[in-house]
Amino acid sequence: MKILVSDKVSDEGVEILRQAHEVDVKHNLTPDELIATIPQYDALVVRSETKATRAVIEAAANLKVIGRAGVGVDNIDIQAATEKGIMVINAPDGNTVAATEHTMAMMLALARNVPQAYRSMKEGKWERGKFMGVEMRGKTLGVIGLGRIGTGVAKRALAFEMKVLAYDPYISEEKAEDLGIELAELDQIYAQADFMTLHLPLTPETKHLLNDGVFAKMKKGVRIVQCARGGVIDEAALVRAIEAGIVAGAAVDVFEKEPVLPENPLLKLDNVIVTPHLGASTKEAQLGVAVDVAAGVLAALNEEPVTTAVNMPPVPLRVMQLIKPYFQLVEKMGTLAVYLAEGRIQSIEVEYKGEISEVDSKMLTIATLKGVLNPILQEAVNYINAPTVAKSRGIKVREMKSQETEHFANLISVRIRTDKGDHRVAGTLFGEEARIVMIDGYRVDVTPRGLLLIVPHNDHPGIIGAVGSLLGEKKINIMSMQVVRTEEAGKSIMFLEVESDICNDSLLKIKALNGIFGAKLVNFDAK
Ligand SMILES: NC(=O)c1ccc[n+]([C@@H]2O[C@H](COP(=O)([O-])OP(=O)(O)OC[C@H]3O[C@@H](n4cnc5c(N)ncnc54)[C@H](O)[C@@H]3O)[C@@H](O)[C@H]2O)c1
Ligand SMILES: O=C(O)CC[C@@H](O)C(=O)O
Repeated sequence: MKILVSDKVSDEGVEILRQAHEVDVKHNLTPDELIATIPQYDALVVRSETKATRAVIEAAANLKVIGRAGVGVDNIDIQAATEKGIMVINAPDGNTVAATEHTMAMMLALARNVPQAYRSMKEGKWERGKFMGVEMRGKTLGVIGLGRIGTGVAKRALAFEMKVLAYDPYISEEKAEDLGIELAELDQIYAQADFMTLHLPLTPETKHLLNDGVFAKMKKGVRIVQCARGGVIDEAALVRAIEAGIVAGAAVDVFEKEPVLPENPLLKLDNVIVTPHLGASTKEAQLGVAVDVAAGVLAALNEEPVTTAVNMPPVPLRVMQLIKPYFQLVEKMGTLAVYLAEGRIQSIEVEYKGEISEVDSKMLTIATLKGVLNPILQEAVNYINAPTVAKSRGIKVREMKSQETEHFANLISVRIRTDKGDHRVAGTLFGEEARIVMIDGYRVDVTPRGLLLIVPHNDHPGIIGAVGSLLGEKKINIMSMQVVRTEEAGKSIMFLEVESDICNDSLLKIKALNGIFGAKLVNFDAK
């Protein structure tokens, strides 16, 4: 497969990708060049410079994954990617320390006028009186967004003997208590903070969070550090708040428009110190995010679930480790169920019994949908678009759980209901190996791989032989066979694992044999 790396990503990450696939590194493509080149690629790896817009994504005929070497994914149109079934992954952990330390560097530099004093000395001056600073000790720091970086900054601020107030609507009181800080409402932070630092993503909700109205509520003389995302602060309003003397200074690493144009008014203010989006720019961070994103892209291209996918339900690593061995099983059960079904699909129920019922199984249900929908649709259905595709076709999806099981420690069953009836397939793992153990109420032991021929028939001598002979004539090898008696008197069903494909003509001949009610060939490996 072909991968395009369109921003500067550490060589180590590129090398990991190269060991498995063909990789082109092309920096500084214009939007039109990117649109023209993207159709040939299966994966795109970016940092923050490349804009993966809807136009780029719509032109990307073969793209399966976009990897972001870093945290923020605001340069990628996630909605467009999701609609197209393209997985978007990021590398959220690798640059946390770098961004945290940069925030501290900016806060200290802001408090002590380090950049201004540096510039003055480089100009040959000795202006000791001009650069009087303030201490951080004893001051109140408002942290807005208490995720990875916000937490890192809060911990370090405590070491500087600051009082830390944090606002994050998605964080528990316990977490704040464990850190030794206080959760507060935004207005309390605006009223009390001497320093304020932002560590939240840019979303429609957070755009221009700091605006004219909010600056008006702030404690006079506040100093603001912005190492999160351009756009969370209304830059024009920040300029006005500085000019009005509300904000004593700002340290800004990220901007509404990057690269920053020389005429940006923030650059003209002496009490605004700036860096060109350097938060993640350490050797360690760039190595970390490049290696992480490369691993994620390779997993995505192998159709394996990825913990850092941002357009799939978030699955913690611990849960992922528990459910990972079941992905193949549920997908193949979904495929078998849809082969068995006739008529319009109305609903799909996935039931988890035993220990597996205790973990978050959303992703397994999505994998089941993928298995059901892929054999029947032209479009490729994957972990990203499976729920949307099911919804758009009016298929209801239900998950059920129970801790009790009879014969197996874990049992997952998939029931597919159509307007012509319903079918149920159940499976489990024998060690790490997926096994289907029940089909429509009949106990079987089927390894879901390759081709499975299912033939319901009259329980009379000679029928199994007739099927065997017909397959033999067509040089189709039978690898294993199971015959199960159905509840209906005198009826049985045979399951044959066959080595090669059976053409329609031969299937019709099997169906036409005396005493046979049907013949279905399930291809577990299709698509
Ligand atoms: N300057 C840089 O180079 C650089 C480097 C890394 C990360 N970043 C940016 O820093 C920010 C934080 O990164 P992170 O890794 O800590 O992310 P994170 O996801 O760990 O934390 C973000 C936090 O923001 C909180 N949040 C979301 N909406 C909020 C709202 N409306 N109000 C308050 N809190 C809200 C979330 O609950 C979460 O705890 C991101 O915007 C990221 O893109 C910048
Ligand atoms: O790629 C970069 O240097 C910026 C990364 C940073 O802003 C992020 O969101 O991870």
